[in-house]
Amino acid sequence: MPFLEHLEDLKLEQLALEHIVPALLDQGFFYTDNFLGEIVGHMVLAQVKQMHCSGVLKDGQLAGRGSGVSKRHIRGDKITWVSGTEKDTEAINFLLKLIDKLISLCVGRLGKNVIRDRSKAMVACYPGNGAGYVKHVDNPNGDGRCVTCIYYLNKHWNAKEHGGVLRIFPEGKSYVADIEPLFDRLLLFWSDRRNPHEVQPSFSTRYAITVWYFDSEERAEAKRRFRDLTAHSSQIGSLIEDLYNALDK
Ligand SMILES: Cn1c(O)c(C(=O)NCC(=O)O)c(=O)c2ccccc21
Ligand SMILES: [Mn+2]
Repeated sequence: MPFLEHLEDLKLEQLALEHIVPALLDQGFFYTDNFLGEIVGHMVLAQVKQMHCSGVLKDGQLAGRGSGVSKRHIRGDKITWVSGTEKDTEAINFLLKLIDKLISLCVGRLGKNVIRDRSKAMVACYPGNGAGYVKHVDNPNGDGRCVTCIYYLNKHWNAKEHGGVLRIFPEGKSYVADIEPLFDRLLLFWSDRRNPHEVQPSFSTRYAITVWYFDSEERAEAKRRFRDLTAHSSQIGSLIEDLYNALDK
């Protein structure tokens, strides 16, 4: 293996074992800066901007503003999902592969969690009109998501002026964690109720790429529950149909 690649792998292993694992086990979240470096970071940013300009990002949630009848709806986040194999997403794919490698170096050391696969990547943009994302838990009910991983892409971000801070409220802790969505910053945190979080109102365009890593056991269980639910609801559907038919007689 070429020397530089070997060096990269050593750095990644060090980041995983000496920083990410201890921080996740102790605080429940961890972020690092300069993850890809200026050049590759810019390539990812360029591809995300390209997606934004070409209208690929679809309106996410409606961010209601004000109350009562004059409920003026400001457009909230815009998102799209990429697997990284689409046209003009090579740099995003490189990022995803690197994060996959980083997570695979942590596996076996994250307690009982066995992580084998992940979601597609969610590319998100807050338009900078004051929209944010209300306080929530990513995975409150055991849908299988174990670790949330967010890569931020915002150059010269100044929270005082632009807002857009991610505030995590670590469960059972007396402090909150305010994380600025800075360019080339990678953040990881447990997706479950340990980490309620909010995106504060953003006053400049705010880009991020998120992937969720699944705990294979919890994911399999969640799929089983979903299959039962859909089977059950189809039974209810046919029962209602029988009732209607009986009433029609
Ligand atoms: C756009 N956006 C999000 O930004 C966050 C989120 O927690 N973001 C944290 C952040 O960007 O710092 C989400 O968790 C989320 C979940 C479903 C759909 C869209 C979503
Ligand atoms: Mn979230």
